[in-house]
Amino acid sequence: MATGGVNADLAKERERATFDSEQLTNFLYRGPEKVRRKRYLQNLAIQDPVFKKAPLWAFLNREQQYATALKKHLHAYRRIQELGITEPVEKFYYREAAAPHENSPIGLHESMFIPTIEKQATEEQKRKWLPLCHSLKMIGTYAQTELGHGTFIRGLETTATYDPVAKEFILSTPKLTAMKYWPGNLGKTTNHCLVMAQLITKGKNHGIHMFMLQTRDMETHQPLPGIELGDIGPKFGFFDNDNGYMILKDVRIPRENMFMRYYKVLEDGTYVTPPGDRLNYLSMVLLRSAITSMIGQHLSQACIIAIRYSAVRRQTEISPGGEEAQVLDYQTQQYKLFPALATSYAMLMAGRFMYDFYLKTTAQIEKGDLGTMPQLHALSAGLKAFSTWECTAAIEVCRMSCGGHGYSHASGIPKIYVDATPGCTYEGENTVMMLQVARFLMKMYTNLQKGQELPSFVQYMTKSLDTKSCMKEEVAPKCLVMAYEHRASRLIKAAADAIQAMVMSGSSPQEAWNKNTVPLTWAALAFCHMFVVKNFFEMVEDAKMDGQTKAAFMALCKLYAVNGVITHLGEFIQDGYLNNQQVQYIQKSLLDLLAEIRPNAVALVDAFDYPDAILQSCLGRYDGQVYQALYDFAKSSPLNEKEVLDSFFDYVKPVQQELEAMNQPMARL
Ligand SMILES: CCCCCCCC/C=C\CCCCCCCC(=O)SCCNC(=O)CCNC(=O)[C@H](O)C(C)(C)COP(=O)(O)OP(=O)(O)OC[C@H]1O[C@@H](n2cnc3c(N)ncnc32)[C@H](O)[C@@H]1OP(=O)(O)O
Ligand SMILES: Cc1cc2nc3c(=O)[nH]c(=O)nc-3n(C[C@H](O)[C@H](O)[C@H](O)COP(=O)(O)OP(=O)(O)OC[C@H]3O[C@@H](n4cnc5c(N)ncnc54)[C@H](O)[C@@H]3O)c2cc1C
Repeated sequence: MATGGVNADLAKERERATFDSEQLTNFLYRGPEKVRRKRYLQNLAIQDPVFKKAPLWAFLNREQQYATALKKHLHAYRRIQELGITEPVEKFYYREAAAPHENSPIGLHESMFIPTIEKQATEEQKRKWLPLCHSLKMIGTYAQTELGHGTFIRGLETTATYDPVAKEFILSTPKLTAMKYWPGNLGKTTNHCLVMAQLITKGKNHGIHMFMLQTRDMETHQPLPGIELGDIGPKFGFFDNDNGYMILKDVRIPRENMFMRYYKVLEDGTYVTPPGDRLNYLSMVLLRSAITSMIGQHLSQACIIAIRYSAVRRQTEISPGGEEAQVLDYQTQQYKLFPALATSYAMLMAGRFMYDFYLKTTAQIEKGDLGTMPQLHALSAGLKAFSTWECTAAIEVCRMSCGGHGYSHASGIPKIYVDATPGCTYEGENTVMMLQVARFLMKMYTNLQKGQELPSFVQYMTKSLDTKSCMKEEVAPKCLVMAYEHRASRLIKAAADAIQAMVMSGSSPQEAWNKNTVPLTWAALAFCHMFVVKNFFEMVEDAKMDGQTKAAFMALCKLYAVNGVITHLGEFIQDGYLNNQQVQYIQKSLLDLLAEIRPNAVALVDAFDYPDAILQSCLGRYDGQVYQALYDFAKSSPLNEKEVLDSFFDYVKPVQQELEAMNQPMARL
């Protein structure tokens, strides 16, 4: 254990902050009462001997990692019920502290399987399945992706053919590429799954629908007849999860196992059409809506680690013979870390908006009003893609900003990165999601041309593009937001014009679309970026906090906006919207903001309020005793258990002896 109190540099950082980090913590977690409750729940988990005694994941092999993850998450599941914790966010706090570095092997059971039953099953199905789910008799997952298709859902090859005589569906994966491949926890943990399959009845294919399939015996846990199951092997991250494969050979399930709240097959095989399209895509929309917050949290952890460490780390004397500087004092280090920090706050705010919007919209959908589904789809797909791209890139910047120690698992950042980056792929590959956003935007642009009213968040498209920026030396939030709106509108128009021009000269709409997907993704990205910037400003302006805290928060918000302009400068100046002088104002503002944020950097990461037990990072410790912690980590490496390893005698010695014999003068003759 590291000793010696709080590192002097870190203590000084906390003293010199211009605001009280607790104020920002209260804002982030929606009030002091909720912060107290969060800390209480986290402490309960941290003090629990089952979680405390568990070995550090980095020193375990994959089977041990899986077993540890299972043990911790099942204990947490039981404790959550015993403690009567019912609020999803409170469950999340408890689980996060209980198993901070173990991905849950029952995660999809809780985040997709149960919510899908709740939203897509009939009352009778819910009565039958939900109690079994809550007692973990049924443990399920979401089996959609196949070996041959993940993105193109309509192209999935698993079939569910209705047999009206037996009143059963026959589930089948008729060829190699049809096998389910990737679903989380399908390989070993679960005994049920929700299968997405092409529904065929009366000889007609009605497209993708959902079916409940039992995969394993509920007592022996053996796979059921006709079902071959397994783990897909080690991956880039998520080591402790058994993403699985599944082959189905004419497996029969009762008619009642089709999810029939919206879509129905009657006993005689008649297909009853649903009230709205794409309703069975809603489980994906739920997770997409939650990912922006989740990825913002991943990045916030990486920022805590990198910024605390940069305050403690000293390297290179600035003037000859002088003291070595804290690396956080280098402007270049600030330029790496402060935009990353601003990004994490921006995404937490975007995630807050997104999840609230999801709750509001799905409440309307539940009442049968499907009018806002296209907006929900576009925003959830866009923010999911934009936030995962931005945050994973920033996590990697945080890692490299820690120099060599960032490469060690002792830092905690590599693990954060490998668990965060599949967010760019799962729940809809990011480019594909951006193209869905583009599809929505092109539709809005066409509506605009027809003089129709647009939803509020795209109304800026109605403004003239024939304007110049209002940016002055004092870079004002209003002018920054307008610059983002202008860039998005211009890129949307450019993509739409290019498509229209091709269609006018004889191309089919599909061909014109396919020849413009790159500019379409530029437009979609600019739209999402604008949305995040605008939302960030609005949330900071509305935040109830004291003036100093708000000023510190606003500096971050401005930095996020200013840095985005500089990173994508070409798109902001291409049509002369910003002139040379204005660009210089923005560049100067960037440097001023780095200096303004510098004294508050540590307080801004303290505000995220992650206890050391969750971070599990030698570099990100609250007390800054990083060197002792790194030494302790090295000492605990299993490779150090024996002073001399067996492999020395097995491999080094024999080769040394052979080489020695070969190099004897006699041997060379
Ligand atoms: C606070 C924190 C809490 C955290 C809690 C979390 C717990 C964590 C636990 C663990 C973490 C790890 C978990 C990992 C989990 C991973 C799980 C999976 O990966 S499950 C597989 C996902 N697979 C995809 O997402 C496929 C992507 N593909 C698609 O979605 C579709 O194929 C798509 C959208 C690309 C195309 O769909 P088309 O072919 O049916 O549609 P088109 O022809 O393009 O469009 C037709 C119309 O449908 C609309 N549309 C498409 N999707 C829609 C939707 N979802 N909603 C509404 N409309 C939609 C479109 O906008 C379009 O509308 P118009 O015709 O233009 O009006
Ligand atoms: C950790 C992890 C967990 C997962 N968990 C689950 C799960 O629980 N359940 C489940 O069902 N699935 C799961 N998946 C699968 C995941 O949802 C898919 O991998 C994802 O949807 C992407 O599909 P794909 O693999 O077919 O990619 P592909 O579509 O093959 O992507 C390959 C490339 O092709 C491009 N591309 C594809 N189509 C288009 C297009 N129309 N236009 C332009 N470019 C295109 C993509 O942009 C990408 O660059 C998981 C995956 C991972 C990595």
